[in-house]
Amino acid sequence: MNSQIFLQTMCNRQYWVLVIIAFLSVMGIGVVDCITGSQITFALFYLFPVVIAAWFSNKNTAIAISLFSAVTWLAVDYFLNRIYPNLLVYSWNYLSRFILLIIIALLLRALKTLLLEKHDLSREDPVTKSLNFRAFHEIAEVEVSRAIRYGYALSLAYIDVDNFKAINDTRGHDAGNKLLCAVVDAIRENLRDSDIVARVGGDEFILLLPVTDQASAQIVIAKIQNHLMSVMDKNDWPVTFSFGVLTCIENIPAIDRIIAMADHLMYSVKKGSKNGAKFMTYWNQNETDS
Ligand SMILES: Nc1nc2c(ncn2[C@@H]2O[C@H](COP(=O)(O)OP(=O)(O)OP(=O)(O)O)[C@@H](O)[C@H]2O)c(=O)[nH]1
Repeated sequence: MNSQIFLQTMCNRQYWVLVIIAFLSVMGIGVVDCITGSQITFALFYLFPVVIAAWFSNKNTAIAISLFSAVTWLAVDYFLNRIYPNLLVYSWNYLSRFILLIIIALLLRALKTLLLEKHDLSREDPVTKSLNFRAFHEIAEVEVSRAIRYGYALSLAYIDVDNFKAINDTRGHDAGNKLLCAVVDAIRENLRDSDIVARVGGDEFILLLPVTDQASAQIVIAKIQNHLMSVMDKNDWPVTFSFGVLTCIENIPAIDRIIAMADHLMYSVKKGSKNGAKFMTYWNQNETDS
């Protein structure tokens, strides 16, 4: 887990700790500013809690911290005998500082939103809105480590749409895209929340089924096959599906090898009569067909 994800996770879990730290920081900066006297200013340091609040909490908290910082800043002025001639000057000083902090906080939040959107887009298949291969790979690596650590079985299915090209050729690219989206929807309807689906090629998909042995994988895949075929029939799409399903129990290999083996299984279905599923269990360095 990199430091950014760690900090984000910590902040999600401990929102109130973060808010308290931000408020205490503002007070701390105010106290230090008072102690060091009017010649040395710590005013710029108010940016620190504002930036932390803006980045790691929400907009309202960032506004509250900015407001509190501006008040503290003004109180320090007063304490250090930086007396302003009238209320108008006080108001101007207060408002200009508050607005400056708010602008920085809001700009940071906007930057964060943009970065998150960009990050999400880089992990998403633009056509079906499912995960792309890169995102799948990242998550699957973690699931493989978890399966190894806790001794869980894990299944991975490689799916290819049979005769998909004919849909593009006869009904157009948009119809082909609609079919791909329907495939993802149909698969998702039969998965648990912990399962993952990704589009990894033109008409190719991968499913990862954590904590799933071969018997359970066969049940899930049968459900998906039935559902997919009923959706295809309903839309009069003359395609079928080839599945290669690998279950790993012990000595689970790296995710790339699991994917390659499932792809190989799928390919052997393709080379046969298509429209079917081939299952294999990878166990203790032996591979058992079924
Ligand atoms: N509509 C659409 N088509 C795509 C997209 N990406 C790739 N394709 C098309 O998907 C097709 C996939 O080719 P194949 O897998 O060889 O076609 P197929 O007819 O399914 O062949 P088999 O798998 O052997 O049954 C190609 O025609 C690509 O142009 C996409 O994003 N949208």
